[in-house]
Amino acid sequence: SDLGIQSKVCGTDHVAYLNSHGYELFYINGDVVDKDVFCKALKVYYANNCVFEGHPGSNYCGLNLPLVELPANAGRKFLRRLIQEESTIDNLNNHERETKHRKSASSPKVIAMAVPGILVLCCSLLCPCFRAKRKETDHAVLSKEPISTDSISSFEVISAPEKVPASPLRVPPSPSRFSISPKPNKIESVHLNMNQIARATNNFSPSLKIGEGGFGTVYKAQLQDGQVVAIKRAKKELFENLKTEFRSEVELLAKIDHRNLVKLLGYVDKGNERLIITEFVPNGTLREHLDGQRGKILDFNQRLEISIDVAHALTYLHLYAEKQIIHRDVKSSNILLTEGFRAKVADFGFARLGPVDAEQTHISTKVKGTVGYLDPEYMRTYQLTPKSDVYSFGILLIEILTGRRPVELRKSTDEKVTLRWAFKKYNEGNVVELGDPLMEEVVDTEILNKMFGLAIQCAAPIRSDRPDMKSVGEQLWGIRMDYVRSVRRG
Ligand SMILES: Nc1ncnc2c1ncn2[C@@H]1O[C@H](COP(=O)(O)OP(=O)(O)OP(=O)(O)O)[C@@H](O)[C@H]1O
Repeated sequence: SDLGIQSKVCGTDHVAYLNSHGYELFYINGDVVDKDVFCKALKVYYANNCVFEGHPGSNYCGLNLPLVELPANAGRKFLRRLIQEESTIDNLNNHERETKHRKSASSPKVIAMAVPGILVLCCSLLCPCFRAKRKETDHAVLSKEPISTDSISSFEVISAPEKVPASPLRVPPSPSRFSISPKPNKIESVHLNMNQIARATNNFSPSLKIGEGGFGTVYKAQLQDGQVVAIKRAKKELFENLKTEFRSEVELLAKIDHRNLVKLLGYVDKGNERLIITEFVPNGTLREHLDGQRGKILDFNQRLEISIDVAHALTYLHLYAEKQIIHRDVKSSNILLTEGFRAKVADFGFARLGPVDAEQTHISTKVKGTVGYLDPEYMRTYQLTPKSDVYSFGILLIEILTGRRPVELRKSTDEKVTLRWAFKKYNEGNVVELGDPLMEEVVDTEILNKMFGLAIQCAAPIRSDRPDMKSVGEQLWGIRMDYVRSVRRG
């Protein structure tokens, strides 16, 4: 990976440097600063015997700094330091207390101030550590050996075809959207074994490969009854010691049935194989659509509906699933779209399945996809609550509205951290400037204000300031009503 981070506490200051793909970011106490400011500060620290280490390729500020090769797990080490060093924690706590105080004085500015850049930065770098999923650049080794029949495992594949009409302004979802039990008459059980899986995937043919994630490789496959599914094949080393956990986790997930969650249809946990079979969602990821890689750019109504879908999916996981599930990895590349532009949230519940040994997780260039989504409070305290998903949802909502990634390394300092940039503009009353330039329609400023206001509230640095997912869904629903009215008014 060429993603590197250095950080150090000098006196009461916390300084950090990020280098990714040749782009540099400089942070002091959570704020993105210019290189000049950063260098001046480094010189002062240096004079006070606090030496910030450089790494090969960087020549910080003309200082003769000791060079250290950035370890692959630099981000994790950084986190550990961040958490272990009392002074840092105190610093951050003070910052947060101050923020809270300012917030209670009802200045919205606090939120931008209170999302210390360093935390946003951490989010980007540390998410993989917490997701406990392994991100690697090297591909899973596909078995070339024929799959032997003694590894046959019988498991259930349940199919529940989507029967949702795709109308641009669809009818409000009924409360049954949140119903716990799947409708039995829609479910069809199929038993498959490894041989059938091998046939369906053409023995894991590279031509059927549709993606590669931290968990393993994803294949598109057609079962004998014609049903098209996605099959995730875990990287072997990933699950070696986690058989029991895998099984119980998957069984829990298999019970979940919600139109906005990618349905888990079956799994194989046999011998060396860990396979997860889910419904295939045909229309790519939300990120691909925002990037314009999937043809027509999403219009505002579609974006609004996608946001509502995701809010409903998370509400279901948080409130209505048999056991509460915190997704932990809400991001635009985990939102899959149907042909009718309905959103389905993928990869829920699996974060816990990753390696337990913290050292195993390392930062890779793929971390880009997760930049900025991680709840700063979770990162600091290790206390995971559904509000961590709310934070990520806030970041996602800003992404949906602006089209920008949570961190845009190519932008100028002011615009690198999308949340900060959005908050600043929001605060100045310039929401119109925030809208995705690819989206041509003109959206009522009031509607945009409400959307951004909600997103920023979700991404509040302190979790008690964030609404819960159910309330978020309701608010979005209200905004949608306003939007429909504004469209009718013309
Ligand atoms: N159920 C599915 N239907 C259609 N495509 C899918 C499905 N699941 C995954 N994909 C495709 O495979 C790609 C890789 O998926 P995967 O969930 O393994 O990784 P990821 O989301 O990119 O990374 P991460 O490991 O962070 O979750 C996705 O980006 C998507 O394009």
